[in-house]
Amino acid sequence: RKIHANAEADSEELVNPPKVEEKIGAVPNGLSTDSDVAKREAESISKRNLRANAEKFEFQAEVSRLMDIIINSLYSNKDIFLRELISNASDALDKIRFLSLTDKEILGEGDTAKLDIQIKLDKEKKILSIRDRGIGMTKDDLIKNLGTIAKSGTSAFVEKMQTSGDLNLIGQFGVGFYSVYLVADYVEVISKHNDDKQYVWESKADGAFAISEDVWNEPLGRGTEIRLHLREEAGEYLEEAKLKELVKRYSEFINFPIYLWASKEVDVEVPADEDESSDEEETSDSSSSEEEVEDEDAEKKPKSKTVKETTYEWELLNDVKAIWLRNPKEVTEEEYTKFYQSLAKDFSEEKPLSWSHFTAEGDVEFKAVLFVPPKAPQDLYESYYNTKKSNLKLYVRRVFISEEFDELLPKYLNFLKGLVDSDTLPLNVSREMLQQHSSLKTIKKKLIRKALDMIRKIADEDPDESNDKDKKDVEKSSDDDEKKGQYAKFWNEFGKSIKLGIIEDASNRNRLAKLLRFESTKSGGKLASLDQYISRMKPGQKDIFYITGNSKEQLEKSPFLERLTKKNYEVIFFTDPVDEYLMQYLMDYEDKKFQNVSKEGLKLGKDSKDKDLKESFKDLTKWWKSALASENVDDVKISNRLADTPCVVVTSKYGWSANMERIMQSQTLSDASKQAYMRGKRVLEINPRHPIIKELQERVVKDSEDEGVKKTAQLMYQTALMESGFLLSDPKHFASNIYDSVKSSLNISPDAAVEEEDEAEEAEAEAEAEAESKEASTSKGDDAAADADTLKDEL
Ligand SMILES: Nc1ncnc2c1ncn2[C@@H]1O[C@H](COP(=O)(O)OP(=O)(O)OP(=O)(O)O)[C@@H](O)[C@H]1O
Repeated sequence: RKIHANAEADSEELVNPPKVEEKIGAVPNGLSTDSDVAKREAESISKRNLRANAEKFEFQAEVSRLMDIIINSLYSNKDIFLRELISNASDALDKIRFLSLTDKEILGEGDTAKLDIQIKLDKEKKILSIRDRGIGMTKDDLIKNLGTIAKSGTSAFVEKMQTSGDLNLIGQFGVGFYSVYLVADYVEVISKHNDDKQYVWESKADGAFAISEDVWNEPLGRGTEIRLHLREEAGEYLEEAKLKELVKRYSEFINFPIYLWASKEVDVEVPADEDESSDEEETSDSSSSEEEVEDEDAEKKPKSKTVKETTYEWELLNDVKAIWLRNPKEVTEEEYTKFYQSLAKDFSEEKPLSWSHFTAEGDVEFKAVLFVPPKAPQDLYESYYNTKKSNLKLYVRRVFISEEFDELLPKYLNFLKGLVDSDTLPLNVSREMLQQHSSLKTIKKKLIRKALDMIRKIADEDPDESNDKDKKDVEKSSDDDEKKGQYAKFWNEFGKSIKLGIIEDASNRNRLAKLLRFESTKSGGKLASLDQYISRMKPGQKDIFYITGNSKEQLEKSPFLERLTKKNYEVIFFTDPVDEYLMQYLMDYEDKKFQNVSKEGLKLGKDSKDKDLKESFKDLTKWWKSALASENVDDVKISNRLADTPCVVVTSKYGWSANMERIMQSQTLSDASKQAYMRGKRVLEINPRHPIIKELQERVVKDSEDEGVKKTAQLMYQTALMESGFLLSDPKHFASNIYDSVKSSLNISPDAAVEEEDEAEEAEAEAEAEAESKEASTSKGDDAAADADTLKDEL
């Protein structure tokens, strides 16, 4: 919101304009060498108020809170502001360089066309300034970018800071600029965009900022200069040595030259000062004859002397050779880690889990560096299908093009960070044209391969992962410890992405399936892979068995596992809702089919008794099927998966499992009519060795019309439904069946009725309550009368 100008008129600056000598004295710092700088700067401000004639604005509330947090922060690593400013400057330079690809004019001429970053110090006025010749900001940009439009990261960052977050991560939230208030109490942003005049943004982080057209500073040509009026305690940032060290540290991977306006002591010959010599002459009158001789000598010498003088010049602080152009063998682990940090703006302590630096040759040439971050961002899956952004930066012949290029990697690999620099793509076309370029398909294909190889490498190098028998006396290396447990870590953070990949990327399904991890009946609390599963399969076992459900603990008790576990078959536990979808796409692996053990079609080798059993229970199965006709039960069969449980309900192969039904029912927007359609047909499977089943069979043979048997059969079915993971559609009906059964076990007659309440007594109680409430309302209406009544009662 705009506040009207002049609300806080600044009289101070007019009453007390800065002294002209001061301005000139400040010239060596190089902020400006213009002779009329003093006049222009007279319009400058005092440190206490913003410019009087500026348009004033309030910060958006979240931004204001963020600034409060920063300005009051006790965070000790204040250096990070410089990293954020350099990074912003570099982004701005990238933008103008990109635009210049299709419009050469845009860069301008002379110094304006130089794409660099310049840092200057003014010790006297305690100003640190960082200037770039990037794209600059229009007045509108200044208003929007620096204060009024809160980015989504703002509140996320504020929230994080309140729960003891790390200020170091500020850049990740897209609010890095505000870190300037760690060291400054007043900041000016002077900016010139090609489409607008030069403007100054200024703020003291006190809830408001001001913008004015800049008619007093040196024209920037194009770009932005950030002037930090440093706080008293931030004096160290006026030391050249400190800045050199910081710039070196933070600009290692900045692809534009960074200069510091650095001082240098030089010896210069100057004419000997005449005043000085005449002084000497005056004093020489009273001096000894020896001195007189010396003086005579001096007169013979040329009238000049050598003095130390401080000069200033631009000193280049960084080496702009891009890391990805170097030979991977020459890049150290530490350099990769630092490169990852600057690329991902992730300055946490943790190292990336893995990286891959390679050159692709052939029809399409490119270099790339890919990283697996140590942690997934919190919102990785929140808007999975709506966000386009991939985290790969695209460069074409060293020129940064974009970081929002969705054609580079499929969505499921969006968690990777890195960059691609291609020599094959054309430079002078628009982003849209580039997006259509045929080489992109090849680049994408190669990137996916490399990315999956890199992920596999985490597993291959993790000592926890290897099957002991596969491990052929590999020497334990010193980084074994470092690599230990890394794949489990990867899986915890990004496992869902691999599953989404299996669903979405048919051409890499097998490669992705290799990366899949799960717990199983035999994994002993660790993660297992499909290859491990296959290596443990029983002779003659054809299928890979799995079960889906809510949690491993619940699944371990599932009746569907009874016989499988008894016979020592391994069953995979899939407990993530996405697993249900996953298994609709993952049909087989290494020629083995997947079999959900709660679905039809489970084969555990031939049992010679099967046929006989089927025959001997024919009466019961037939009878039961017709008794359940109204229950959407397709069939009643003899089970091969039960040991101790009398019966279970399995679903047809292609319909939803019980777990999927539950997931779908819990989705707010699910369509009930579709649910009915997708719900699998149910089959009741009975355990022919179970005494209840045997008894039921006998009773049915004796009297198929027996009401008691019918009821018991229904209760059995309902119980089996529940145990098999289904939600009961009519829990009331189930409960009343149970109570009937309880009655019979307690020898209570099935007709025994619930005792009625005494109606006369109830009527009396009601009348009493009514009278009481009337009394209460009269007492409210006439307090005095009520008081009198009470008094009477008491007397
Ligand atoms: N030197 C600059 N030149 C041009 N625009 C800038 C400059 N510095 C900041 N901006 C603009 O201000 C915006 C806000 O900057 P800020 O540092 O808070 O976030 P960001 O740069 O988007 O995110 P991050 O800090 O993660 O890079 C930027 O997006 C950019 O549009």
